[in-house]
Amino acid sequence: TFFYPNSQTSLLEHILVDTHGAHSSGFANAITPCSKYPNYVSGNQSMGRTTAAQWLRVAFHDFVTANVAAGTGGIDASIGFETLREENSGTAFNDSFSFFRPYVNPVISTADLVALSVVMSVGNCGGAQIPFKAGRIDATGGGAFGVPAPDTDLPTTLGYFSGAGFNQADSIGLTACGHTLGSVHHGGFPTVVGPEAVSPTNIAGGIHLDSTVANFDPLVVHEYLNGTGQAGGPLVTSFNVSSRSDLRLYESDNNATMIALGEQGEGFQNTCVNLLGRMIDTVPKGVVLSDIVTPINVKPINATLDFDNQGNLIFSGYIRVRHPSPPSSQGSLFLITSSSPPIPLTAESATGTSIFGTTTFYPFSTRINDADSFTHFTISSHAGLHTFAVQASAFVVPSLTSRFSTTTTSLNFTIASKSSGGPNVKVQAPVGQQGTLGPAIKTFSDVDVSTAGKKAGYELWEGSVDIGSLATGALSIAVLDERGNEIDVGFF
Ligand code: HEM
Repeated sequence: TFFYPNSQTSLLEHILVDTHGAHSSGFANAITPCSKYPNYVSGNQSMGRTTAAQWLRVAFHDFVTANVAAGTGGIDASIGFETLREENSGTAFNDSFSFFRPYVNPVISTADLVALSVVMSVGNCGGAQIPFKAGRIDATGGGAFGVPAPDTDLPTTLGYFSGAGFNQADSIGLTACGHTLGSVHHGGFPTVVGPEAVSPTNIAGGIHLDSTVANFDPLVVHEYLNGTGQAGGPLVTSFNVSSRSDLRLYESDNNATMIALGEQGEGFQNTCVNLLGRMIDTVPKGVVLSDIVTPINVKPINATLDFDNQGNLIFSGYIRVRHPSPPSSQGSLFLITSSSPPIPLTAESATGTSIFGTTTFYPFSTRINDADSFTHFTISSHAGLHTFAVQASAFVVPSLTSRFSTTTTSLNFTIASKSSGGPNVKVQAPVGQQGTLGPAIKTFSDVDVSTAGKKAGYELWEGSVDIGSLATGALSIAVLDERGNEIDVGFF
């Protein structure tokens, strides 16, 4: 399968952009509507919890134990190993990781999903778009302690933030940005919220942090300053004075930062983009983040070589076209390869929708007569020509590759290769691990292959890998060149 610009960016862009309608990834279902709390291990909608808010809090707890001077911690999914700690009270961590789990694969780390979930809960719930970069690496164990709790004193709280690179004003701003979504719950925080908050439709006893619990907006700041609505929420108003951590933090500079945030009006959104962006991009030393993952306008999806029943080489997939606003007509699209005259493509009637606009999907399938001259293909649309390079010297054959699970998961695969000698095959799989719901990635290098005949000028090679446990998400299989670079990769 050919990915543009690469498999990691392409698959994460899919989660970010294909949120609703045709070909959606399903990731945004958990936060649609933004007040939603889907059926999790920890209950359902009547719990009084909200997933969008949980995602934001999970990322904060993962981040705030960073020591930026030492280059340790930050967004690395270590929070998954730390859920039994007093400072990580609540169901948010395991709820979120069990939802993220099937999306994790060899190119999508749990830590990238922790970051992306912030971008999506903010961007899809009324906030502005936080730039998302990929490439976070998952920790293999728990990290440092140091998450502020409602009864943590002010110097200690500011010390935790400062270790993570946030000064006093940043810390106040980040907390106000976080506390515009969600609630404080009696279940988990009985010393902040009393039992009177519990009801049949609010089983966990959540009291909202502002009057628009599912809206990422500046209201928390205004309600705090004016004493209206939720008046800043339970961490300001708690019956228990020692639990008023937001009040202590907001007052620590005589409310100067909160007043300034209030005066920003809708500018609050940009402040939060900056602060939350810094939060999710705080990563351990050595982690290199990608360029910003932006919505792609003309995107090949599942662009794959395969053989048909007659042994012909077939190139198929979809072209996704994004329209920032709904298009008046679908427009015509042509696929151009060296094997045939331009082929007109017809859009599927079902479209996708997201905060980035409308997406239209054009399926294609065409025979490639001469693999050696198949070095690129071009999509012609009203917006011009888009050319995509391909590498057809070797590929994973989808129709001859499949996974199956009994007590363990196996992948039976076939590789087609133009070069003599067996291909260099690497299989990777996400598997469960002790101590966290975040999967680990298991790698099998130099996998054994044996010859399996010829098709359309390619040598076929087959093999099988038993990963030794159940895969939690997609496996990847890559064909590598002599230098270890990927020629082709498939996900199964
Ligand atoms: C002094 C710093 C902070 C303290 C002491 C604190 C404490 C808390 C507590 C006790 C809760 C209730 C959790 C529950 O009942 O499930 C909560 C909720 C929340 N916090 Fe914070 N927090 C702080 C800063 C932040 C920051 C910086 C963010 C994000 C940038 C954030 C995001 C959230 C969110 C979104 C919720 C709602 C969670 C939900 O509804 O499930 N918090 N916080």
